[in-house]
Amino acid sequence: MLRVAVPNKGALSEAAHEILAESGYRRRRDPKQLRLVDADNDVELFFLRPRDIAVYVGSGTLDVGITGRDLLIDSGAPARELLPLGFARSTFRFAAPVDGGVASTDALGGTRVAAAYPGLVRAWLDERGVDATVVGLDGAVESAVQLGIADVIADVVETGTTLRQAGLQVFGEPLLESEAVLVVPADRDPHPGVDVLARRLTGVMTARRYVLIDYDVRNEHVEAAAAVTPGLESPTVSPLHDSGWSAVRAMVPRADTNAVMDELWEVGARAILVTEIHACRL
Ligand SMILES: Nc1ncnc2c1ncn2[C@@H]1O[C@H](COP(=O)(O)OP(=O)(O)OP(=O)(O)O)[C@@H](O)[C@H]1O
Ligand SMILES: O=P(O)(O)OC[C@H]1O[C@H](OP(=O)(O)OP(=O)(O)O)[C@H](O)[C@@H]1O
Ligand SMILES: [Mg+2]
Repeated sequence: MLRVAVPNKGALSEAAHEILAESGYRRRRDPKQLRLVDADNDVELFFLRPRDIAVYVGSGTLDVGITGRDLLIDSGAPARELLPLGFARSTFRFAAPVDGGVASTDALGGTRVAAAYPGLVRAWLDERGVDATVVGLDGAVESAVQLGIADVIADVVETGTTLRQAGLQVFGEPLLESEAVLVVPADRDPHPGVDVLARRLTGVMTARRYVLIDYDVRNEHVEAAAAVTPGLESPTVSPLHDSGWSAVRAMVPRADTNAVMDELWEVGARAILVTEIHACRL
């Protein structure tokens, strides 16, 4: 049975539960549940703190887990990233007070850097030979400068709202671009069941990225329309009962949906329908 670590709370948790449910795995019934056996899928889910997941997987106690790339690096655990999962995207950045704070990574020497990811920040500083002190905190790091225990912070930034409210601004390049990732032990072959899990998750991510488009078009315009919707291999073209017309079906990137519909209309397509794809294997 594949033993899977899943975030029990925090920013990763809801989206992780959602993608697993869409991948056909059982949902836990209440948020306090710590373990769930899904015998039909031959998996056992363990609901753990996201910060601890790379530690469990790295030790080999659990076979695979969902965590953040930033948390994986911060842990220093012998686990590796197998598959990026496309949610909980954030950057990890330095920031300092808007008025008169540190404004460049060249000026970090001798400063105190507050962070809830001290391992990640220490490694970044050491790689560059920067002699700064890392002040490890649990969260709400944005308050550390105003409260006088640090000169700069290094933290997760998504919209930047929290930084702005604290009177801070980012400086330098991001230390990291993070997102949720599937992790496996670094020092051994993954459990054979990991392949199926990764394939299912990839299927859901693809299904989310594409829609299915159907339309009717006169036979003489099929080539022009097919060029607008080439699909993955090639669009499906079927005859309609009226022999002058064809029906066409293809996958289209979700982000392009309306532009594609506009172009199809221009080349004479009609009855253009867009539907969701719930799952796929490509
Ligand atoms: N606002 C955010 N937007 C996107 N990702 C985020 C955000 N906040 C945290 N993350 C990501 O979530 C993961 C941290 O998970 P964690 O559960 O610790 O989040 P959290 O919501 O900060 O939890 P808590 O603050 O309750 O400890 C990291 O990978 C981090 O990059
Ligand atoms: O750029 P933003 O969209 O504002 O998001 C980033 C903030 O979100 C998270 O905070 P969280 O609410 O988890 O609190 P914490 O700092 O105590 O973890 C993260 O630690 C940042 O503080
Ligand atoms: Mg947080």
